[in-house]
Amino acid sequence: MSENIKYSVVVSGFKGAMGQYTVQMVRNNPDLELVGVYSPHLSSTDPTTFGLEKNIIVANEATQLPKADIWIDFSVPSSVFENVKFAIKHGYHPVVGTTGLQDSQVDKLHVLAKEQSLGGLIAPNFGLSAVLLMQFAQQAARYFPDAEIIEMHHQGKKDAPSGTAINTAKKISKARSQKATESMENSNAKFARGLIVDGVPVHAVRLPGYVAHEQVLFGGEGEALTIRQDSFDRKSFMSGVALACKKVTQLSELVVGLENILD
Ligand SMILES: NC(=O)C1=CN([C@@H]2O[C@H](COP(=O)(O)OP(=O)(O)OC[C@H]3O[C@@H](n4cnc5c(N)ncnc54)[C@H](OP(=O)(O)O)[C@@H]3O)[C@@H](O)[C@H]2O)C=CC1
Ligand SMILES: O=C(O)C1=N[C@H](C(=O)O)C[C@H](O)C1
Repeated sequence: MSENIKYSVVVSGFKGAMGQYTVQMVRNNPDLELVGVYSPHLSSTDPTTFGLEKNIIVANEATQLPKADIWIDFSVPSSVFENVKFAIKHGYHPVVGTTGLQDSQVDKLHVLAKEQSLGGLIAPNFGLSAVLLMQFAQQAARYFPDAEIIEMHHQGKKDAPSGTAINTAKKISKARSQKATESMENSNAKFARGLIVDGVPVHAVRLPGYVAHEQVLFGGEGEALTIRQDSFDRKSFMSGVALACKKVTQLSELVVGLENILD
């Protein structure tokens, strides 16, 4: 990135677990400038209340945010679609980590961004270990059609299963050349066998002490393969978010998955 170009950034969901890390990352990144933060349920919009400089706009309505190059979203699954729609319509390049977008919603956002030739990124996971896990799982699924996913997260996680697990299941389903041995659609033990996502059982664990972890188990004739990734700290997501901020302004459409912008 050129020394003189600084991208202005707003952070949506700034008070949350990921929002707080993101605000710090942006403030410490010489290529980025934090100009605004957004969260709808605020008792104060005084930036000093949140340890922010006085020139940073704290908004409890998106329309109060200043214009900026980039909109980073770590909000909640129920709001992410409206937030990203707002961002694209107002010319912010979206960098979206929030889970919960339906495929049809992603398609709508893609069309909206394309109409404006606006680049953006939606990443189910900004951690390199998770991105690699998904790629390795896709590779393994060609030879091991029988797979199950166990995702493990902190107790504060609002959604289940995780966005990463859903994405992994979709990739496995697409990559496997044979059907799984057990037809999941006919499973009687519905709940104990997990949520079936594209024919792949996904099990969600919520425990104190955990941050974000995923394991994919493949079983074959007399052998098994396990692929696992662990995010022990939310710092693990920040280099991916920083990279996305650097790349989205050079894109002319909305892409899904960090792997699409990795060098
Ligand atoms: N892609 C990735 O790599 C990662 C993605 N995630 C995802 O990011 C999202 C956020 O995670 P996390 O930070 O742990 O969650 P938190 O619940 O800690 O934070 C969410 C924040 O969003 C705020 N919020 C509520 N409504 C809105 C809205 N309409 N617009 C903007 N902000 C809003 C909440 O405020 P209030 O509480 O006042 O309502 C809260 O402060 C989740 O979907 C999670 O799965 C998490 C980690 C990594
Ligand atoms: O809520 C989280 O913490 C995480 N959410 C994302 C997901 O649902 O996949 C990414 C990561 O697993 C952490």
